[in-house]
Amino acid sequence: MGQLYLNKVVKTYGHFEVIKGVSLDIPEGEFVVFVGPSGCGKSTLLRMIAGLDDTSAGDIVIDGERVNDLPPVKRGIAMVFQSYALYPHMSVFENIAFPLRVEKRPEAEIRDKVEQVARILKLDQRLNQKPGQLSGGQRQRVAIGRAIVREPKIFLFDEPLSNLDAALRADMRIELTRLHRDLKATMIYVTHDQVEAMTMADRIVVLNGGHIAQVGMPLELYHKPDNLFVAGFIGNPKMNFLPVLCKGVSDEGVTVAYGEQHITVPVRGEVAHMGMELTLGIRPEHCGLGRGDLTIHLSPGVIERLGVNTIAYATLADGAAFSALLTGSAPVQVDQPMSVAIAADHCHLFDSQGKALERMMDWRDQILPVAMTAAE
Ligand SMILES: Nc1ncnc2c1ncn2[C@@H]1O[C@H](COP(=O)(O)OP(=O)(O)OP(=O)(O)O)[C@@H](O)[C@H]1O
Repeated sequence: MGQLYLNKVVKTYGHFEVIKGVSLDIPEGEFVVFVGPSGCGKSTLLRMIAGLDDTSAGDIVIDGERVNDLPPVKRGIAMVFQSYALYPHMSVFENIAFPLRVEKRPEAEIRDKVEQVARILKLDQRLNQKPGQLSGGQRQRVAIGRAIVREPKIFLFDEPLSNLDAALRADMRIELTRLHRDLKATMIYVTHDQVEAMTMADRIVVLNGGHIAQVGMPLELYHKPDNLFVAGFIGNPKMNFLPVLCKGVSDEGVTVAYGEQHITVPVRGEVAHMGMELTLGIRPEHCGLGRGDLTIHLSPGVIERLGVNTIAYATLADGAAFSALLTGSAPVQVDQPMSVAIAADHCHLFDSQGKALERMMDWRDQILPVAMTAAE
């Protein structure tokens, strides 16, 4: 069990509404990640599910039971924090055993469970050590062990990897994904790190200002963002946005003008009309040095060379920021004019409200390589 349903959940602090009516259905066994910029309400929403913060309006339902008025210990959840929250004077064994001791479980059962969890988390050689003798990653594994041992219906993680260095974070991401696969438990994970969101989630919930901006599978959000906010938030470097003017709508898509150039983007144009101001979205990784349907001239002010690719950052003539991510060690130089080309298939269009015009191609088909003239 471990099904969670949020129905129009609201949180207010005085007159300040932090969570503005969030509804969400999380089936049993799903790994859901809440992402969003600082202050969007991710931690607040998680703490409301845990029962650490009360809920101002709406319903929190776990396995069919409304739990708004239940204290945290009665909700069948376990939470893992960024700070580990371990007892420094207790051994690893006793830290993991702690919830079972509180429940006064028999000694033999406690020993069995702690040893089983320690094996899963590769802590079996460390059971007699104190947290101070462990690395950050090992301490976080102890905190996760203490959550697992309770066999909760739902695991809640609040930025659990933020205190770890980049290499350890990458290892722990893989471990957590494996743990989820083994336990088949419902997990809700808060992070501001979109790499964690993209790599671990079955579904991502993007929050913006206390609202859900979009819910979807990681590649669904990448290929089919519903709005400018999600388009700009998912993807690194972030999507480029250029102001364009609608020149016509046809079966092939919506034709827009960027300066003297025209490009027909394969999106449905029901809401578009001649003369309408739109925003063209271009991912940096969809820029190439060859020929394409649209050419952007730029003079990069900064170039990052990462070996596997090269990122050029520029300010365009109209003042807009633009970045291009080129494969390999591209022959581009700071302050040297260059041109990048983009295929229409890869472009996105947004209306003046920031809503995406629906792309004609199913996002699942875009996971396969698309014939791309710009990269030829
Ligand atoms: N106890 C409180 N009293 C008043 N306002 C609060 C309180 N707790 C949080 N807030 C406000 O609620 C909003 C959401 O906070 P929350 O911590 O949920 O954001 P977050 O998305 O988790 O951000 P971060 O990534 O920085 O942790 C913020 O504007 C914050 O200032």
